[in-house]
Amino acid sequence: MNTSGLSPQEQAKKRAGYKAADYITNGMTVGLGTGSTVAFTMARLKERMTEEGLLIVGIPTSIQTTMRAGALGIPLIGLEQAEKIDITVDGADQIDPEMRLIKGRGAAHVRERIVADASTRLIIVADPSKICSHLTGPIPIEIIPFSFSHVIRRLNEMGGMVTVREGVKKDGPVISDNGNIILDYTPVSIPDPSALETAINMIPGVVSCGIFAEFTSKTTVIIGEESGPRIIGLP
Ligand SMILES: O=C(CO)[C@H](O)[C@H](O)COP(=O)(O)O
Repeated sequence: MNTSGLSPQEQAKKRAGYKAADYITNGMTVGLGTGSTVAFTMARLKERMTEEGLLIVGIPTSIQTTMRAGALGIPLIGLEQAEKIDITVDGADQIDPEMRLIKGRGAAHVRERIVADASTRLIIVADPSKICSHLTGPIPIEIIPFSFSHVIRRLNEMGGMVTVREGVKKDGPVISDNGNIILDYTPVSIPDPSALETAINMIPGVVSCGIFAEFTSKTTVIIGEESGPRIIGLP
């Protein structure tokens, strides 16, 4: 891939994204996350398919990733066709020292959580700006449209600030790949990410929030440091 013209942050994403492709071996079923960092992993997988004859199938987590894989010629299968998913590679918006995550800037976290849950291993790729001492939010929350006033009321009762995500190139709310609305919720603080994840996901109408605290035991985080990719968690 041509690196000329990449900003320092894009170069960091590329270092992380490319390194993740080293973990993929012949015959694997690979969960393909969403976003600009995993796009570099997909580009590297395409290079390896061409150079080494690497044979893989991907399971996409969004329409964006489906289209990107199609353009690259990475073969895809549906989740229902996969006996297992060996590794999922995905991005994140915040990563705390225990590898708990906030995801969903791209509104893809519902499918990302399903695919991550179905995977034997999860590799998170990110530039150094995503590392934080503790999760702060905003936490993306996908909700069923019918429920929006109720969920907003419940979140307001929990404290903090909640907004309905609006489209940049579209009037009105962002509609997810699943036909739902996205809220962005910034709590006063997040002392216990697992407890908050459960509390938000329990509100009727919530499909899923963007806190991912349950995958740490199968997670590797790759940070694209300037000195080279830094590996945290599972080797
Ligand atoms: O959760 C996500 C999409 O819903 C992305 O993985 C996350 O926002 C990171 O994206 P990027 O790699 O572009 O920074």
